[in-house]
Amino acid sequence: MTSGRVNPNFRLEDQGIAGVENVHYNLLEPALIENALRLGEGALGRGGSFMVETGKFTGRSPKDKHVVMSDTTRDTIWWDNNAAMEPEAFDRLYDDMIEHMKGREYFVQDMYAGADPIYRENVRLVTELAWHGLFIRHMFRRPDREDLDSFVADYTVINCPSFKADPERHGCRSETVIAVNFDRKLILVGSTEYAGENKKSIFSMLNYLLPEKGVMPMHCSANHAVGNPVDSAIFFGLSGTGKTTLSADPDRILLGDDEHGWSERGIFNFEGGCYAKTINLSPEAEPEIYATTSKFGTVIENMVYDADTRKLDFKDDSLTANMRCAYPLDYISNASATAIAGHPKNIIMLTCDAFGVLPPIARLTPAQAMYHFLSGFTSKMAGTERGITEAQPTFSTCFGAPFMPRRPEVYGNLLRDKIAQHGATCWLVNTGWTGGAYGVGSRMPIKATRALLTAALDGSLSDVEFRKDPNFGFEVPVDVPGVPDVLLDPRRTWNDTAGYDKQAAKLVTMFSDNFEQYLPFIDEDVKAAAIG
Ligand SMILES: Nc1ncnc2c1ncn2[C@@H]1O[C@H](COP(=O)(O)OP(=O)(O)O)[C@@H](O)[C@H]1O
Ligand SMILES: C=C(OP(=O)(O)O)C(=O)O
Ligand SMILES: [Mn+2]
Repeated sequence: MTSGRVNPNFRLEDQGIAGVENVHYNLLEPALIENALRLGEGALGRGGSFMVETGKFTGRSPKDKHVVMSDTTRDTIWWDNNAAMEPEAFDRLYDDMIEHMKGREYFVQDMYAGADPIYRENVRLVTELAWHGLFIRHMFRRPDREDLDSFVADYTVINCPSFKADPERHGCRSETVIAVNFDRKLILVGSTEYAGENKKSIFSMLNYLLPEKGVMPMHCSANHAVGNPVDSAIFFGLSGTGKTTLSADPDRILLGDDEHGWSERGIFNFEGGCYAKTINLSPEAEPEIYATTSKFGTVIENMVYDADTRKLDFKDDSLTANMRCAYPLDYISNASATAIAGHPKNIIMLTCDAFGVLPPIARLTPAQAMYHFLSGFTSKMAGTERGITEAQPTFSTCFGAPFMPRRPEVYGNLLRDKIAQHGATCWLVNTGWTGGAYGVGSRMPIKATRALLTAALDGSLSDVEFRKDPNFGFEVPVDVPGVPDVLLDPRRTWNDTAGYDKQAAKLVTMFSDNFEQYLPFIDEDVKAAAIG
């Protein structure tokens, strides 16, 4: 039996996926929720939100992600960072997954990935869970209903949590698998219910395809000035550094919270919704995001709630620290309808420094920006990846290594050229620790980070006095209205200044050791910006 709205010429059968018992095409939110309730996938929450638990997997499984190695990808994929899978193993995985799907029920959503019609890809997501369908409708961009009648997918994702991979037969690492095949234009996901794999697998696909079209794909959030889409800003950052939180700024228009492209036309969101962390989410610090947790259809993942009142407990991280909510962009009152804006005037690189060494904001020269982009220093935050239980310092190149199929310099060179061409001002912002390292100091107050960003984005920060940081050579403001002076100088925030100097020296060494791998590929000015 089929239900919903489908292009009659592009059913699953037309893609060679036959024998699935019940297929629901492009159901809208109410029907997806009805189905999810019927299948016992979760519970209704306040305001008609939908609350689910994802079981064992509450974050990404980057080690289980594979790319198929073929003549197309052999010389273009960065294999040190992407686990290879043989084409034959992928074919077996596909055949076994299709066999597994026979006689079952699946939900299909046909969506666009990319707000710019020139660069978007048509993606079909086939999911076993009705609530994954709901998530996908929030996260990607929805074609008009009548356009579904002619929709043909460029790429197809099949997400089947009940399918367990066999490492021997399928050439993967465990029962859990995320396998990307650029020749067959297929992505297969098995044995994880974490919804984020759906969106990040499409992101990885775009990160491979777009550089060939001259578009820089970026792990960043974005917003622009009210009434002035030409004055846009992007915020690079690995998971947990503040992309979602800081881009939702009451005084600016939100483009998106996670994935954007930068073409010759400007920037555009890949997605149509946001996926925010809800741990300690407060109506005071993040009113707009908080409000989405009681709106119709918002997907609430892995949160503890009162069975009677359905009140969410934002403090209870007993299921995971990576608890989340997913909602469409228009649930944020000042979101852009087009999700397109001009070339970024400001580029912010968010880092969550668990050592408490980096200042809350620093201005970077273009060469320093390249240096920090390739380095991607930050911390992996608790719960965001399997096995990460506390903040763990890491160098994640391009502020998103797990999603980068190509070599870092491919993205680095695109960014360098675009900065040179459009003259963006670059900033490094530490949203991590202040007053000591993780375990001693505290997380940077959001209020201070927001005040600094406001000053950077409205241009007023350009007028203040700057000092040169002795460890990293970038410029740090000395006095910013609304921010305690002491916070601007991390050395002064530590009780033990000798301890600070020692930790700073250690971090400088970590940076230069890590950067050695890039020295053969980079320009002289970036080499000069490199420390050591
Ligand atoms: N100074 C700060 N800046 C940004 N986020 C902060 C700060 N201090 C604490 N946080 C918290 O850190 C988390 C940032 O997560 P999020 O914005 O979802 O990151 P990302 O989107 O980059 O994965 C949120 O839970 C936020 O409340
Ligand atoms: C969805 C994710 O993105 P982020 O944490 O950057 O919001 C993720 O890393 O799983
Ligand atoms: Mn985010």
